[in-house]
Amino acid sequence: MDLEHFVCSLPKAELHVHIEGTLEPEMMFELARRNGVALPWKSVEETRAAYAFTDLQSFLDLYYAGAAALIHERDFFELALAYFERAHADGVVHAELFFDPQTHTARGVAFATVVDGLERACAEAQVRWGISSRLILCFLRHLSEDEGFATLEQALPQLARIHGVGLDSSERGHPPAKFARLFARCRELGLHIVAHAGEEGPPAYIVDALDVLKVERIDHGVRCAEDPALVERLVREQVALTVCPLSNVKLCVFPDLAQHNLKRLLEAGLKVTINSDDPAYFGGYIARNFIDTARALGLSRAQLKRIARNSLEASFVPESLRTPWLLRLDAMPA
Ligand SMILES: Nc1ncnc2[nH]cnc12
Ligand SMILES: [Zn+2]
Repeated sequence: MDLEHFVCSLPKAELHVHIEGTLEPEMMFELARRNGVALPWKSVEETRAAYAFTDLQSFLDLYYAGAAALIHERDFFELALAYFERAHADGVVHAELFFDPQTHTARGVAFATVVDGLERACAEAQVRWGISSRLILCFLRHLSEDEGFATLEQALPQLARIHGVGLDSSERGHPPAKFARLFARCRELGLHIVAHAGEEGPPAYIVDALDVLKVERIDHGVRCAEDPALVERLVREQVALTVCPLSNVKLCVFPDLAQHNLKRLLEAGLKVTINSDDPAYFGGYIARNFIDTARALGLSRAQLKRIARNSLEASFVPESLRTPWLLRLDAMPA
């Protein structure tokens, strides 16, 4: 079996994908036309040409501009359904989707409109492709904690449809501790907790995410390697890292895939997973991340199976749902 077929056959969970980051330029232009929204680019080609990032912020500026095309429930539905179709082709059996409500409510889109569209796509994906999914509300860390509380207030009537909360956007200068009270409240509400940490920010932000926010997984986390005591702790506690290799190269966290530390982290015993982050902007969905990383770092098939297993084990689904996927995975050749 060739590598591409092997990777797509691995049952896997995607645990780090921003649904707004799956907005392909073609759909962006179609939605902008339909909704009468002006975009900063003249064409699909010009948009793709603008995707030359120097760091996280240079990407976020474009990502928030593109998200302005999303207005109606149907837009969020079509966006997520297109993602699920691609994810299914890549062997994803379960996806935990991040969404950024503050990006939309700031433009006058109702919180419920976003969740209605995403949830309808989740239900449709279960029927069409048997994919299970969960929604994770991400707070934008460049905004204040009070703005986060206002968003949580809007989320309260929808809470049965939201499985967890995360923290994303500009990392440097916005440490997890800035959101200590907000995440304490989310924990009281019974929500699962994750946070981006150690993507561009220092290892101390990963420690804070664990100790202050009490996260169950770390999104990215690759800069943990700079702190041996932290690496030891992450191994001991088996905290999953949702690593996004193509994203890390596009945002200049690593100069190229061959220099990515994923294999070293995996071989040190960390619970590493592979994910796509913002695939429409970074040049590939989850299978492309697996394949390109495997080739660049020389990952064995047993290691790729381990990574897929980690993703299923680190997902927020009950054991009973996970078992059939794990059995299918075990039956794959190594
Ligand atoms: N890679 C990333 N880091 C932080 N915030 C994001 N929002 C979307 N993608 C992100
Ligand atoms: Zn991310």
